[in-house]
Amino acid sequence: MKINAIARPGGSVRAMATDNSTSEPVFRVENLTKIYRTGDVEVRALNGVDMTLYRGEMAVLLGPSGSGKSTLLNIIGGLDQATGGKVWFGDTELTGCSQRELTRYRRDHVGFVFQFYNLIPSLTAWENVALVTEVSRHPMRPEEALAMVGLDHRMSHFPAQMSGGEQQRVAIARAIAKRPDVLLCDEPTGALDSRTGVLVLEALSRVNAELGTTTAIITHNAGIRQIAHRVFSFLDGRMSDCTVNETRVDPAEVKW
Ligand SMILES: Nc1ncnc2c1ncn2[C@@H]1O[C@H](COP(=O)(O)OP(=O)(O)OP(=O)(O)O)[C@@H](O)[C@H]1O
Repeated sequence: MKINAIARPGGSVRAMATDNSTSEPVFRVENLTKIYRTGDVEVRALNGVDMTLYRGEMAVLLGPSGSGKSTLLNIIGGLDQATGGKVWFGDTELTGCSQRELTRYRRDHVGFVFQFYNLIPSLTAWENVALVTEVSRHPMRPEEALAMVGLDHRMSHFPAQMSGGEQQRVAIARAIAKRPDVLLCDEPTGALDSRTGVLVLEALSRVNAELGTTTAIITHNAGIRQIAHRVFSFLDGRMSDCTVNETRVDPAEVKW
């Protein structure tokens, strides 16, 4: 798969600076199941999911509340363990890894972005990012990561001095500063209005296009589907549909 154009509604199409989506699998998920047990109560969160994510692609995951999207992201991100089935990251079978191996996998390969930014209030934007770069193997400089998300002019600001969208972009800078292979985003615009959320989507698109970071975004905003290479829909713990966007919409045009 190689999709090189990004379309604006109304027909104009502009080429993205770089589009690194490839046909090389980065994640392979086979018959994945997850059952949560609380006392006598069993919840089947994933009920036999098969999917492949390709290196460099941007995927959007849609589906009603409780359909299993976060559970899937947590398992491929090494935060949670499957009940059954297999997940490979490249040649590594994550479902066969120990907790210690999963910790190393997360540290070296995965960036996470959540709905709430989890920044440290007493540290500046630069310092929040530097916390990660100090313990990473091949990090970018904090100012480089902040520039990628358009915040080079806010490096000395504290979280309380920034808008929600700016704080989320600091969280993205923190996630990408270690140059992860994959960026897993669970409702990254969930707490933001569309004007602010668009800036967050632009930052994610730029990281995907320029660094080639495989990016998966869970969202409830169906409009966001248009920025993806592929859209996965979930229902009742299964992947119910997968569509390819032949043309992609510029994040600036997305509204909700
Ligand atoms: N730690 C847990 N313990 C028990 N049940 C859980 C746990 N985490 C998730 N579940 C249940 O698993 C099912 C799938 O949850 P999941 O969070 O993956 O769905 P989701 O599609 O991401 O939903 P949302 O869009 O609301 O975040 C739900 O029924 C949920 O209540």
